[in-house]
Amino acid sequence: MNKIVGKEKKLIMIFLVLSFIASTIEISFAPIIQSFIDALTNRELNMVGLSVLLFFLFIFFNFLFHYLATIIEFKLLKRIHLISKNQIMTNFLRLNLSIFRETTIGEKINVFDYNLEIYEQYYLENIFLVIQNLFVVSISFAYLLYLSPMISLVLFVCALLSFIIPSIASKKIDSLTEKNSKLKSKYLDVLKEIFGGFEVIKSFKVEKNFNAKHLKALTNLEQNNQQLKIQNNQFNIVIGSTQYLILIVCFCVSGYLVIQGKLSLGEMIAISQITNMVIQPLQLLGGAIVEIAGSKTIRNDLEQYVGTQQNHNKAKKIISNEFNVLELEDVSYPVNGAYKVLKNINLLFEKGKKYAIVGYSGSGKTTLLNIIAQLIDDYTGNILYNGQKINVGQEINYNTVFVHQDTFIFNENLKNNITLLQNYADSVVERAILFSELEEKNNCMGETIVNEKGVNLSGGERQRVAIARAVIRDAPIILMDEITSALDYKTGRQIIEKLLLNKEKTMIFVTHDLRKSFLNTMDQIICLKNGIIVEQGGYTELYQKQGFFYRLSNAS
Ligand SMILES: Nc1ncnc2c1ncn2[C@@H]1O[C@H](COP(=O)(O)OP(=O)(O)OP(=O)(O)O)[C@@H](O)[C@H]1O
Repeated sequence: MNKIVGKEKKLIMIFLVLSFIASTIEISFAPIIQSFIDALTNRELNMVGLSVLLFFLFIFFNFLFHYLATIIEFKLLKRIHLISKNQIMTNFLRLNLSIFRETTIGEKINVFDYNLEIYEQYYLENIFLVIQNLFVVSISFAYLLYLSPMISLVLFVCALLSFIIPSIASKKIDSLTEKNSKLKSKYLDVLKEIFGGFEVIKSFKVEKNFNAKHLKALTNLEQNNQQLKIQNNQFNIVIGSTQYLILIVCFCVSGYLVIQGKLSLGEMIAISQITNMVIQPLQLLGGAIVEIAGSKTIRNDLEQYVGTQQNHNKAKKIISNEFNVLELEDVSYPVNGAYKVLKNINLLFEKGKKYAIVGYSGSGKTTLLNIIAQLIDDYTGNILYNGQKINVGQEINYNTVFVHQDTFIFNENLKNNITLLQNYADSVVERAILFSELEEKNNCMGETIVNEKGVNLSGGERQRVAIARAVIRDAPIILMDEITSALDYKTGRQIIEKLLLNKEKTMIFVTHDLRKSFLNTMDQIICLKNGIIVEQGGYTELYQKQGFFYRLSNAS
């Protein structure tokens, strides 16, 4: 975040200059009052007139420079807000699947919502406030030192109080804001769960249970929120009370000096005016320091999203679409320490060939596709594309398309759901629509946004959208995870037949469809059991072997 703020040097400089001028003008009110009262006391009418003119000039310039400083402050806040959110989203989109899945959706949304809000409100806005008020306090002190060194010393000692209290308070505020962020993430997760699982909740008539879950999450959040507000308020009241102490002490000392004849009445009023000018900023500074220090954990957390992850996840370059062979050498996927979802996988995928990966549920088929698609890269072993080693974390990708088991539909029209907001010629989109047998649906939906206003797609239609997404893209390797599970037999068969007509593309199907008519068209069947390749070969060869594949086929 600091880097983002640092890039705005020009605006920050303008803000500093404007703030300095605005503060100097603010302080000038005291000497004008002093000259006005002294002129009245000495009956110098010319000076009285000049002081009145200075009052009006003060009002005008005070307004002008504070206004300009505020405009620049808002401009800076807007830019930092835009750049940081954009940077965080860029970094999220660069994450691989494993890291992305380490946090919940609620936690991720909360980074943009509560955490950035705290960063801006507790940190950035307070930094501006500190800058402006430090100017006012320092200039006031300098002027006070000129008027009365003794009072400025008294004021300085008292002012230290305003800095001691925040340092005690900030730890408590920090832990409360951090807890608030966690509770807000949990609350967002519950909201996401309820809205995402609405159909399930309604079908099983468990509205009351989820209402209770929502209320519990909300109550926890609100309780902590209230505690945070009370704590903040308490510290502000304490800081406010110390300001009265400062005022009283300064009044007593300056009154004593007037009695002693060491100060004129005009000087005493100017001093009390300056003291007032110091007290208010000191109070604001105290509150600001509590909030700045109280947002430390959240700021460190944000830094992770803006900075560190960015370095780990640089934008990847896609290497040439010229494809001959993809090799997996001794690939394993360890999760939870010793447990491996995939164990020592050695495979060779050649240009234009068709492969089927089969096995019982949970045997690691989808994980294998995820690794081939480079969606997860925390595996061990090697992947070689045309003989070139694709190291984990390397900044290159090869081109694949992946038709997932579950199809996510975006809030866009049908065509945009296929193109995924990329530019394609109309004819290319039409071809993909025809291929996936969606023309009728497309004709009746037109520009309608798919997911809104209750216009939903059936499971089979979603699956066909996913197929259209794959065929529209020019990738040499197509990965397909159970692509016909939601389609009727005839449609599924037609689509598979059309896919297999393409002799250029390498296709890898994960499938539970063990029918001979389909598997016989595959160049190779790969059998996975508990993350291990137990058999591989052509249909007839494997069937006649009467091993794992034979038992799997006959069990289905
Ligand atoms: N990151 C992970 N952490 C822990 N377990 C994981 C992780 N990824 C996958 N698994 C587990 O690995 C196993 C294999 O999952 P995978 O989705 O690859 O199976 P599958 O063969 O595709 O199953 P299905 O046919 O039911 O879709 C599952 O038990 C899954 O819970």
